[in-house]
Amino acid sequence: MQYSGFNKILRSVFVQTLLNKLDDGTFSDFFEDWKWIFSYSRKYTKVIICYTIIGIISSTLGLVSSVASKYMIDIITGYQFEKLWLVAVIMVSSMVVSLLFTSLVNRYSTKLSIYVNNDMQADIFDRIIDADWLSISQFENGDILNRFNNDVNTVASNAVSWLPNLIIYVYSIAATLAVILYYDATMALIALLSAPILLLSGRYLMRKNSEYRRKVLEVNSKLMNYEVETFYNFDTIKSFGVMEHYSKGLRGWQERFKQTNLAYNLFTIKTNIGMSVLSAGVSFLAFGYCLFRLWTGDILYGTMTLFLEQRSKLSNQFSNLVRIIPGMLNSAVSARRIRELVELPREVHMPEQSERMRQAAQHGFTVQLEHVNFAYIQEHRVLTDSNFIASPGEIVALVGPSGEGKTTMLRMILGLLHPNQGTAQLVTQDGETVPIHADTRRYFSYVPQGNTLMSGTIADNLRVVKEDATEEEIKQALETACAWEFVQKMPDGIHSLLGTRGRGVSEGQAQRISIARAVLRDAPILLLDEATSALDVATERQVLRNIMHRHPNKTCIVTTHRPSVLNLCQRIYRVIDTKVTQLDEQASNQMVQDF
Ligand SMILES: Nc1ncnc2c1ncn2[C@@H]1O[C@H](COP(=O)(O)OP(=O)(O)OP(=O)(O)O)[C@@H](O)[C@H]1O
Repeated sequence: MQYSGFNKILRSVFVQTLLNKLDDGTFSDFFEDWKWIFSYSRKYTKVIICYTIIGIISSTLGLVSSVASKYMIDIITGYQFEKLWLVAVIMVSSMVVSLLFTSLVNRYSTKLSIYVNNDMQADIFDRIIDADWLSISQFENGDILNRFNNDVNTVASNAVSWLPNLIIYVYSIAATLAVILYYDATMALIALLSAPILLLSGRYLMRKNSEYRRKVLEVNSKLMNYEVETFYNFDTIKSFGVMEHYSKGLRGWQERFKQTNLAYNLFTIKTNIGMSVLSAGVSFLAFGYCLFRLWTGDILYGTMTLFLEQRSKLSNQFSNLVRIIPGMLNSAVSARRIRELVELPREVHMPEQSERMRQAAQHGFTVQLEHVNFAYIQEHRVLTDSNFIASPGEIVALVGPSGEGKTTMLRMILGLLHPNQGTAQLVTQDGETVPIHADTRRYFSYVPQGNTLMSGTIADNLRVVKEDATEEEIKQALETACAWEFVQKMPDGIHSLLGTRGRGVSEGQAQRISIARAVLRDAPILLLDEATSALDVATERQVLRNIMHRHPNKTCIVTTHRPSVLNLCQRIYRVIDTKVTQLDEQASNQMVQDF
């Protein structure tokens, strides 16, 4: 009894060790990735089944045609002409139908991969846009672009066709083997000789392939990011005259890309050579065996032709099977890279509060931060025990040296970042408090630092925040932002075309169009992050006065390095040494003088 218990434990330990040895995570990771891919292709199940059936029929017809040709040879060599026509008709018609079906499979797989590509991209796009700000900002733009395009393309081109192809190839191999087995069991055994070697080397090859592929994609992402950044900063590069530096940089990345790609290519070549040698060895053995059987008179010419044809077919089907394996592995690597984006934490939505909040929005909101601590990176505090309040009808300023945390405060007010400790909330006129989150962002208009215009007309740029805005509404917003004067002088007025990042207007004009866009949104809270830095003092003050005069309920929060705005503000907060301190009147006046 005791012995049997011990034996059981020993056996289970042994089985577990064996399983661990067999799978170091390579297979389970692979299955996880493919499970994810199937979640996309699932809705095309019917088409996939149809595709598989067509493939199987086409392969069967190919086989029928081969068997028919065996009989044809036997008939001719045996001079039995009476069945010749029947066999010829079977042979030709099965070949034609098989060709037709192969073309159908090709058409289907292309269509499906486009559907899946579009589906996946649209879904990933929505996920990226809804991802938690801090998490997604860890990824470089070029890397996101590479995953979004190349990786999705790799997955989509295999997602739908892989399983049917696998079924079709395995079926074809099994059917071919069955035909061979029917005529000669030893021949079938010879054809199967390479299988154990392939199975044994499978895990190693899978892991290596995934490693190489991942490296290639990572370097490709870096290269892409370099290109994106270079084109984005075209003006800076040109004005510093550092084209050569960037040109050299590009070549450096290309060199790394070349090396990783070539290393991968070498691995692929070695694997192919190994497979081909194995397949050639089996082929020679089969050929020798056929000749021997023919010589001993056990088989006729027709059977020998059938064997040799099936052997070469088997080897083709085997290489087809082997060829879909890298595609399948590469898809798993790409799927993992896409999942890293898709599975990023998403923003927190609280839609149930929407209606109540919409009603409260008419009276404006107070923005309130209490005892807030925040760090982007642990142990590297940006805000400590910070308090802040801004109410409807007020302009409140955040000032302080560069890099002390003003933009971080705005990100927290917008709900892009969340306090590690403390609270960030909106307070309604009735005193109800609502924690700031992704959905409260609809009550904000934000003008970030830098040029945020996009290519399109001025009207297009404004309508980003209000699709159905009339020309009159656009004009009013431009007037409030002191932009109408120059826009109306442009040849096409609000329909004037701007290039990428607002090319075609000056920095100050671009800032005013951005402010007009924020005004058009007509949200109860307006955040201006150095948004008037390129304006002259008179225009800057006029813009702020217009906003507060035309929208008296607005809560306006500005960050600034300039004194001109400060004496329009009801309150000034200084951000310094991770602390946010409200300045009293004397300190505020002193600050205006010190600027
Ligand atoms: N995405 C980020 N990840 C990590 N650290 C960040 C990130 N953004 C900002 N920081 C750090 O947070 C600190 C505050 O940055 P923030 O942009 O809020 O400063 P700021 O006061 O707005 O500066 P400026 O006046 O120059 O715009 C800086 O030390 C900066 O390095």
